[in-house]
Formats: sequence, C-alpha cells, structure tokens
Amino acid sequence: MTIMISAENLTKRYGRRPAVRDLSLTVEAGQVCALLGPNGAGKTSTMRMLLGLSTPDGGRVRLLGEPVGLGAPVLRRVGVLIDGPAFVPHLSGRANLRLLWSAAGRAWPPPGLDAALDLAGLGDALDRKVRGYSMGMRQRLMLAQALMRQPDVLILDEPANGLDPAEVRALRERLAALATEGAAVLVSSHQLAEVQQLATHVVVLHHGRLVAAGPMADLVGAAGSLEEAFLTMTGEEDERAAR
Ligand SMILES: Nc1ncnc2c1ncn2[C@@H]1O[C@H](COP(=O)(O)OP(=O)(O)OP(=O)(O)O)[C@@H](O)[C@H]1O
Repeated sequence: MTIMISAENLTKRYGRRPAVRDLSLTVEAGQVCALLGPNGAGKTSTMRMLLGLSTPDGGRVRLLGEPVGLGAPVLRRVGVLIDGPAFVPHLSGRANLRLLWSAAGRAWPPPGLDAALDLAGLGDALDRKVRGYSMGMRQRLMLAQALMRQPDVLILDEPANGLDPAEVRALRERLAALATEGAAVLVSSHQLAEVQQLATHVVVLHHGRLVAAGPMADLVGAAGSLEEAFLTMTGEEDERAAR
C-alpha cells in the first residue's frame, strides 16, 4: 500500500466561515477516489489545498509523501484539472498544450501526449483556435492537459462536466487504466451514477466535514446505490424539503 495523496486535519476558513473542517483523507496507488458532497461542501477548497493553490488554516498535505506548496517539485508528477487553465483563445488547442508544457522549460512533446490526445478526441479541431471551441471541447482539452504528463497523481475537479456519454465512458476507462498502472486519482463529481461505476473509493463531505469514507462497496452497502447512500448521509433531500 502506497499512500499517494494525504490530508491530515485540514481546515480552511474564508473570513470566519469554515469551508473545510478538520478533514483527513488518503488515496493510495491504484485507487480512484471520488470526492463527493452537495454544493458548497468544500470539495474545490479541499482540492486547492491538496495542490498548494491555497494555504490551509490548519493541517497538513502530502502528495507522493512530499509537502506541497506553490511550485513544489512534486507537482510535476501531478495532473490537475481545476478552475481552468485559462487557454489563449487565439491559439490552437495543440499550441495551448505546448505552451502550458514548455513554459516550465520542458522538451515537447510530453510522454503521455498521444494517449491524452486520443482521449480528448479533438481530431482536426486540435489545430483550430480555442476561441471557437464548445464547452465540451474546452473540457476535453483541459483533460488532455492534465493527462499529457503521465501523472502519478491526478486531481480532477468535475472532469466529466460538459462531456457526452461516449466521452464520459472513455474518461472512465482511461482513469481506471491509469489507476491500474499505479496512479492515484481523486475526482470530484455530482454525477453519482457515473461515479458509482468509476470510483473504487469514496469520501463524502457535508458542510466542510467528512461524513463518510471507504471502499465503494461499503458505502453503497444496504442502500443499493451510491445516490441513495449519498442522499441519506447528507440529508440533502430533507434540507431541500425544509427550505
Ligand atoms: N474564495 C472564496 N472566498 C470566500 N468563500 C469561498 C471561497 N471559495 C469557496 N468559498 C466558500 O466555501 C464553501 C465551500 O466551497 P467549495 O467551492 O469548496 O465547495 P464545493 O463542494 O466545491 O461546491 P460545488 O459543488 O458547488 O462546486 C462555500 O460556502 C463557498 O461559498
């Protein structure tokens, strides 16, 4: 068992409001872990801290056993999809990928480019300006960006947004293959039926707190589906009804 992603007692406040409270989680090599929670539960805040994009008010993060901060060397081994990246609209998809890769002084092309482009499935559009891309095409370019470095750790915030069913399936298969090869994947999503097929493990947040964590089969348990288990755990249906 190799722990690839670890958070210990993470806390984040915006002003006085806690967004993440005393959260601990681990993701091991070979696992695809879903980070779930209703809107505002703290998923993006958690991922930003895991990546050194925001500083925790308390607790500790390690990726591949190393501490994380902006520009930490370990981040070269991490594929990221989180708020962006901001592509240059008048450059092609391919030129944008090259720019993002080469900015750090690395020789083009990256080792996983072909597999990443294959998944992105942009075809001829890869050489057209990003300005004309649909939302789904931008999302697929972002995925290519995250995967082109053949990462050991992947942290993806709602990667399936805007993808059509065939693309969602291709993404699922690619992430499973990367995990089988020894990567650790942490992925946030609201698409619970999809997550149930994708993830081996689940972490559920509610109001910034951990409410459940463990193997998918344990969480689904007697509820029969991840959706049912999730709604029971978070009490979201009751909260909506009370509003
Ligand atoms: N930069 C910020 N400044 C102030 N409050 C913030 C900031 N970022 C997040 N928050 C607040 O922190 C809480 C957690 O937000 P976060 O984006 O982490 O949730 P989330 O689980 O990713 O939600 P969603 O499912 O809607 O993407 C929310 O109450 C949000 O309003």
